[in-house]
Amino acid sequence: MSPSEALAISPSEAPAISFRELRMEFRRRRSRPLVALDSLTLDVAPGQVFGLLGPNGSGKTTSVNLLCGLLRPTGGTVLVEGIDVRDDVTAVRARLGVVPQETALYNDLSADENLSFHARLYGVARAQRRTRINEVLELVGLEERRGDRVGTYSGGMQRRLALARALLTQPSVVVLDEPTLGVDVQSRAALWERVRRIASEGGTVLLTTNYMEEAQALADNLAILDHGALIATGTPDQLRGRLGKTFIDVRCSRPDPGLEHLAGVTGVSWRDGVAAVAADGSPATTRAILDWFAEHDPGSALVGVRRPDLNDVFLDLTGKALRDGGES
Ligand SMILES: Nc1ncnc2c1ncn2[C@@H]1O[C@H](COP(=O)(O)OP(=O)(O)OP(=O)(O)O)[C@@H](O)[C@H]1O
Repeated sequence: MSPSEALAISPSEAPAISFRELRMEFRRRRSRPLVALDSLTLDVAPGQVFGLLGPNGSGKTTSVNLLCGLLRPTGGTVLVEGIDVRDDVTAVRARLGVVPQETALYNDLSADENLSFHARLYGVARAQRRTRINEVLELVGLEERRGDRVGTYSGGMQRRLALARALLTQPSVVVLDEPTLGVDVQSRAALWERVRRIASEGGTVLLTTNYMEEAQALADNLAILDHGALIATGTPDQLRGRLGKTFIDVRCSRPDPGLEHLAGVTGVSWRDGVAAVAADGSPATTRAILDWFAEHDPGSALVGVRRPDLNDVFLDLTGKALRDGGES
């Protein structure tokens, strides 16, 4: 081992982000405080894309605001690369690049002007500014539109510019709050590609989303939140694997509990007239399930056989779908 290697602090020593027993209560008039986060504990390892997945109001943005020091927790601790946000918010912010839900760009300025302003504000050395701006514009594919007023950009282009702005200061941890909310399919694909690239080059990405496709496509590891509580963590495949290997969707009357006791069946959930039967994936089990429906519910019809997705996981854990699991 060379001396420099011996001295180097391995990035794996401290998690990129640690939430420890994090709690956030918001005071309300004439009612009890609202608990937006309840005892959230999780670690994000460096160099990975970590997804915080949950429905509207589950506490994702609150976590991001606590991470950036925009909110003070009611309890618990947030650490970024081992630094407690409460001890040194400036050092934490120097490590973070944040893309908030509201992009907060200056619409009357061009992309170039927005980035120059941000670079000056965040102390990017004058000699490096032009190079950094060129690099980040290239990274998000906006070089050709760099001189255009941002007000003329599509929603997806504005998100890409907000990402470019977050990357200007070369942060080691990039935080994206619902990066593709309301973004067209093309820009979404472009953003996904950039997120993957950040992680492949050693950066850490914390991404909040309520799109299970996004979490499935991007996240190396996931935390699923519901009503401010952590309800599951793992890789997307681990989480999907908890439900069995296949889902057999059958349009039918509500199945009676006997179905759950068939050999090879690991669970049955019901939604919108379709029973999703989780099973071990063997052809014999699939046949037995179809025979069961033929016998017990002759009017039933097979919709399809598929792998469980994260929506199924959420449904299994909470009894509701991600999409309608929100505050209302
Ligand atoms: N400043 C605040 N004052 C009072 N309540 C708040 C405040 N900020 C958030 N909340 C509440 O805290 C809960 C969590 O909100 P949060 O914005 O973190 O959820 P979210 O998962 O990010 O939702 P979305 O997907 O809609 O952005 C919600 O019930 C929200 O209404």
